[in-house]
Amino acid sequence: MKQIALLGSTGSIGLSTLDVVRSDPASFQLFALAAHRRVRELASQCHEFHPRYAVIADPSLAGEIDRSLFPQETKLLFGEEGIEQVATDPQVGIVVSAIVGAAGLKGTWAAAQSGKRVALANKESLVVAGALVTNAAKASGGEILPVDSEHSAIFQCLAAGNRHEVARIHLTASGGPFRKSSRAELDKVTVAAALDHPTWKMGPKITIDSATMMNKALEVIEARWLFDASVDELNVVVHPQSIIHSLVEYVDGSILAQLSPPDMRLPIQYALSWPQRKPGFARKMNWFESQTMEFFPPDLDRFPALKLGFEVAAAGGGSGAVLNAANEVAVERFLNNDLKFMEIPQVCGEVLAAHTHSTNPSLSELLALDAWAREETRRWKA
Ligand SMILES: NC(=O)C1=CN([C@@H]2O[C@H](COP(=O)(O)OP(=O)(O)OC[C@H]3O[C@@H](n4cnc5c(N)ncnc54)[C@H](OP(=O)(O)O)[C@@H]3O)[C@@H](O)[C@H]2O)C=CC1
Ligand SMILES: CC(=O)[C@@H](O)[C@H](O)COP(=O)(O)O
Ligand SMILES: [Mn+2]
Repeated sequence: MKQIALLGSTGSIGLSTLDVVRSDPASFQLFALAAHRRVRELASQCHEFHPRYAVIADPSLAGEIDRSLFPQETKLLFGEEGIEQVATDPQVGIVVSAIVGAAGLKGTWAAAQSGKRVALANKESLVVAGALVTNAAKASGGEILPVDSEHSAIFQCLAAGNRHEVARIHLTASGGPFRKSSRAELDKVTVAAALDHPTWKMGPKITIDSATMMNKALEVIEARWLFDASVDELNVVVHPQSIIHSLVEYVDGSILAQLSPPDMRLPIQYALSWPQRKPGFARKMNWFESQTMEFFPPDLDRFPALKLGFEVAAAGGGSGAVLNAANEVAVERFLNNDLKFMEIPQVCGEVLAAHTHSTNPSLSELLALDAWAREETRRWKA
């Protein structure tokens, strides 16, 4: 029986993870659930799964929680300390890192340092601190298994060959809701249109990232760290159907791909069960239906965010922390109608260009860069 700490249980990945656990109670048990502010949802999850701990990450709620909402056997913890406590508890085998944004880094970091299996959805952890997190996992005997659909696909395709025989890793991108929009149309994009992803139902931040293709930029950086890949090995191909989740091309020209209908329960289940495969309950391909799969090169002029991803993957240092922080604030400002859609990559590019490069930054230096980039982005055109 695997004991799981699920960080971000009330989000889109969190709910899909609960589905996976629900489907196989003989294999998985929830030791801890953690959310930010959605206390009623968290409490109702506790009544179903009876975890030992529930963490409310926003410490300001500690004084005002109605304890009776939660089952008696569940102990309440608060703040980052609570997240760190459950992520490092000796009884926990797997930490599902599914908090959104750089706020997820503390939990990933704690789990990686204490030798856990980290089922990683929170790509921002690697964008901000990829070198530190991957080295911490190596040093502690832990493992980082990708949940992100593209990286799960790559992980599965890499298992079929030798790493040194890989020529290129191709990450697929849906292209988002504005794949066919002109530059003039992109300037007028509304929040509602940007939140309408063509193939995936996800939380708001990653949905906006998909629309700007910043999501693919973050995923290029994530792949750089997860697979120890050079930037030259990484490529992005637009595949609007989101059936092929990524491809690995070997030196002989053979290309392996992982296919499945878009449903995050599959890569989550795989990260929890690996190296085994369990009977799946996510949606399956219907081979009796005609279907088309298309591929296009990405347009870096209309989606300049993607270019930033390749630049940051090549530059390393603190550039990932800066890009990520600028993007988080820019997305929040866009969602509040305080920035235009195309100003998201613009401000990210400007803040990135203004930062001072650092080699091998420590965690506290990365957090300082994160804070600096947030402030710069808040002040931009404010
Ligand atoms: N959704 C998807 O299909 C995919 C998501 N990912 C990645 O997974 C991560 C989660 O995405 P998604 O599930 O869509 O996001 P959601 O917005 O749906 O959920 C976010 C979760 O994080 C919690 N949270 C938010 N802020 C904080 C904070 N400051 N401290 C602690 N917890 C916090 C939320 O709690 P509360 O509800 O209380 O606010 C919620 O549980 C992201 O990094 C995303 O890039 C990767 C691939 C696919
Ligand atoms: C489900 C998942 O992994 C997302 O990261 C997804 O890939 C987003 O779609 P885009 O390809 O549009 O960024
Ligand atoms: Mn993805």
